[in-house]
Amino acid sequence: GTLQEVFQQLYVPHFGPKLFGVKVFIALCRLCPLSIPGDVSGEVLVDIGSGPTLYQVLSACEVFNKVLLTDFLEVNRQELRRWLQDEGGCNMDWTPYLQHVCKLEGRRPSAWMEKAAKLRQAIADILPVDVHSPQPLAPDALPSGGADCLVSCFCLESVSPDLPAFTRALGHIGRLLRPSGHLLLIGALGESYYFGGPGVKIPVVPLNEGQVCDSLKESGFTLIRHFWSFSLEVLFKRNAKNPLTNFLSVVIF
Ligand SMILES: C[S@@+](CC[C@H](N)C(=O)[O-])C[C@H]1O[C@@H](n2cnc3c(N)ncnc32)[C@H](O)[C@@H]1O
Repeated sequence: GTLQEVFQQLYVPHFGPKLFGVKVFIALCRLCPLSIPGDVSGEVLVDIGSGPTLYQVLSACEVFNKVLLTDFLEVNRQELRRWLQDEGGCNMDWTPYLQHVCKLEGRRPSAWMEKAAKLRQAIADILPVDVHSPQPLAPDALPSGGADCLVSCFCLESVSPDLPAFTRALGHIGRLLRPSGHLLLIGALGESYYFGGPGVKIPVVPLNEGQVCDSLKESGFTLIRHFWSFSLEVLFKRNAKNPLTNFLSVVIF
């Protein structure tokens, strides 16, 4: 089908059609004053606020040897553990996502099982995290130098009561990164709430582009590449033509 159809097929089971109205931002940043583009690679990648989802690390496991998943809620960590242990009982079926990501990476769709195995091998741990704490992870969770890369999707704005808290949270997660490490931050703009389940309204701090930029700067990050304010449909179409790495394009899913 069209890219749009593929996108809907894959995205709707995860977020529901409501997200199509939401503007998102994607910011690739580096923790240093220089903005020279460089490889997003290394040994350890940490996903901050994974929720119960895996879409955001399906390509990362091809680039990083160790992937750490994190969430504040035990119920979400439990769901991730169920997938990791591969003994059934998961609420989400990641097969279509794995197949789609294989296609994006130029593999045959049937390679999805190898990718699932690779990801299971790469996931080194599933840890509690609190972005409001100056030390979001347990002190011994990371190698002494810090992580090479952080990914965080739709987390900071949805757990921060206001802009100062969002900025502080960015600063806290920045401490988990090694100097010159990368942060791939994905989030919603202008969103004031979302539904976490039927009738469960979760407040979100509504952000604009300028505020995200200022918060990143204040927290020591330099923007390298970004998409601002695209609806997911437009973002998806643009991205299909954009020579960004698979790492970035896949993470959108
Ligand atoms: C909107 S969900 C995003 C989940 C996932 N990254 C995704 O893209 O679907 C926000 C996540 O933040 C987690 N969270 C809540 N409070 C948090 C905190 N203080 N620190 C870190 N994560 C938190 C929630 O449990 C939830 O899984």
